[in-house]
Amino acid sequence: MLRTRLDCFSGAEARADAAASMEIGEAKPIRSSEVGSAATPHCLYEVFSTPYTDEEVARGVRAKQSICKGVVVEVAHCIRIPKQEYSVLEHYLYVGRNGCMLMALGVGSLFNHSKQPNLYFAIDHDHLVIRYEAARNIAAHEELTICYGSESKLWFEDRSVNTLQNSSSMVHEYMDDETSFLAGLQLDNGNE
Ligand SMILES: C[S@@+](CC[C@H](N)C(=O)[O-])C[C@H]1O[C@@H](n2cnc3c(N)ncnc32)[C@H](O)[C@@H]1O
Repeated sequence: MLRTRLDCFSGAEARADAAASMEIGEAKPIRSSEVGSAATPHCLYEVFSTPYTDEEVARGVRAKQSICKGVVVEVAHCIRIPKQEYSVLEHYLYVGRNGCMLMALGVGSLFNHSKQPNLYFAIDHDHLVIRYEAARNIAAHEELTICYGSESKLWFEDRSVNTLQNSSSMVHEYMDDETSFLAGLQLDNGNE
C-alpha cells in the first residue's frame, strides 16, 4: 500500500495489513484472549545500531514508518525472573508485582530512555504482557523511546535527543511509580 510521507499508520491499517498477509498464508490471527489485554500488533519498528549508548552492542528501536498517536506499537510477552537471579540482566528488566523482575521479549528490553518519550508503556501483571503505545504522532525513522523514570534515578548519562513538547506531564500520567520502572531504577532506590 502506498502512503505519502504525511500519512500515519493507524490501527485500521494494521488490521487490514494483517488480513492481507493472512490471505497469502503468512500470519494467523491472535485472539486477544490468548495474550491478555492486547493482541500482537503489526510490526512497525526495526532495531538499529545507535552510537549514543555504552553497551558492547548498542542498539535502539526506530519507527519503520509514521505511526499515529494511540497505535499499539508493540506487545511484549515477559518471562518472570526470580529476584536472586536477575543481576546479570538488571538494566534490561522491568519491575513487576511484589518486586519480581520481568524480562520483556521482542524489542521490549531494547527501547532506550528519553525524558520526552514517544511511547507509553503499561504492564499487564496478570498476563505478563507489556503494551507500548504511541504517545503522539511519530515520524518514520524516529527512534522509539520510553521513560525509565526521573533523571536523578538513572544509572547512566542520558544522551537522548528528543523534541517532544509538553512531555514531562505525559511521562507521569502513564507510569505507575511502583511497578513500571526498569530494575536499575529500583536498585538505585536501595531495594537490592
Ligand atoms: C534496556 S537497555 C536499552 C537497549 C540498549 N541500548 C542495548 O543496546 O542493549 C538500557 C541500557 O541502554 C542504555 N541507554 C538507554 N537509554 C539511554 C540514554 N538515553 N542515554 C544513554 N544510554 C542509554 C543504558 O546503558 C542502559 O543501561
